[in-house]
Amino acid sequence: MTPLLQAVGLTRRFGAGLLARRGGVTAVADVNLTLMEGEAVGIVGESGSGKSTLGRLLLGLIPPSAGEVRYRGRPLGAALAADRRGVRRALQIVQQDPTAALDPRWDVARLVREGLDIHGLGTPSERAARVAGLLADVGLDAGFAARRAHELSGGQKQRVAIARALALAPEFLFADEPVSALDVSVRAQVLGLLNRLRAARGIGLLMVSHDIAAVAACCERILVMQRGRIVEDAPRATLLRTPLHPHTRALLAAVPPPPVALLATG
Ligand SMILES: Nc1ncnc2c1ncn2[C@@H]1O[C@H](COP(=O)(O)OP(=O)(O)OP(=O)(O)O)[C@@H](O)[C@H]1O
Repeated sequence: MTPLLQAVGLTRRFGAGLLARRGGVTAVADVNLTLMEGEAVGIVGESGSGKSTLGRLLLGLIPPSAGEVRYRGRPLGAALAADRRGVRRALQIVQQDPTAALDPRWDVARLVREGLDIHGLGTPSERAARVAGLLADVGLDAGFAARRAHELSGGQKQRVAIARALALAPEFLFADEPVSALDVSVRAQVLGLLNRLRAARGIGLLMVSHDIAAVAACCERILVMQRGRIVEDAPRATLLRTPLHPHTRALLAAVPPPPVALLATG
């Protein structure tokens, strides 16, 4: 395995100008991190600890204030400048709220196909076949292709969002709280689906959640963030059995079942 993404002294501050004089906010503070090809890594931490900002930095959606992101060993900025489309295809995002992420006026086929259209991949009939295959992969039957996003349940919308992200055969998915906007009854199904599909395709995953159980179900390695820093980075079993940092212990203490029981879901 080779490193896919690396953070080197990665720092992001918000609130330059006026706010800066009052300190501003350092959302991500001097983070060093290596994500290997095909690795599934979870980030947990309380609200405002910098999880989403770290993911957005790794995808190049926002620039760092200091430090850098490397994609396959090369500065991400340089990789984007050389091949913006290729890198954008490789690094995809699944957002928390599928309703906001999907245009309600479009039908499902167009939503899933959009990336293929933008990137000019395949003939129209090849794109249609690819969309049909992706819908089957995410457990939606062919009849869904003609439905509009606003006619779908939250879980169905997130399945469409996953199909959309997979359409471009990415190398890496940043899933930002992918199930927290969904009904509790469908969360496990959508997480299982995301995990199965990404593992079968060898896609790297960085999944943010405030719910350690969700992260433990999908990720073999877990990072704990507090105030912009990674305070613990360990294999799932180690982190759940023998958490070292007090903040990790506090997060685990807030989980209803005994933390080690979470291993059974992984
Ligand atoms: N665009 C922005 N402008 C100003 N401050 C921001 C912006 N984005 C994030 N922040 C601040 O950066 C800090 C980290 O936010 P971030 O959303 O990364 O945390 P998080 O751990 O993902 O939180 P949550 O679980 O609530 O989404 C917070 O203090 C937040 O208010």
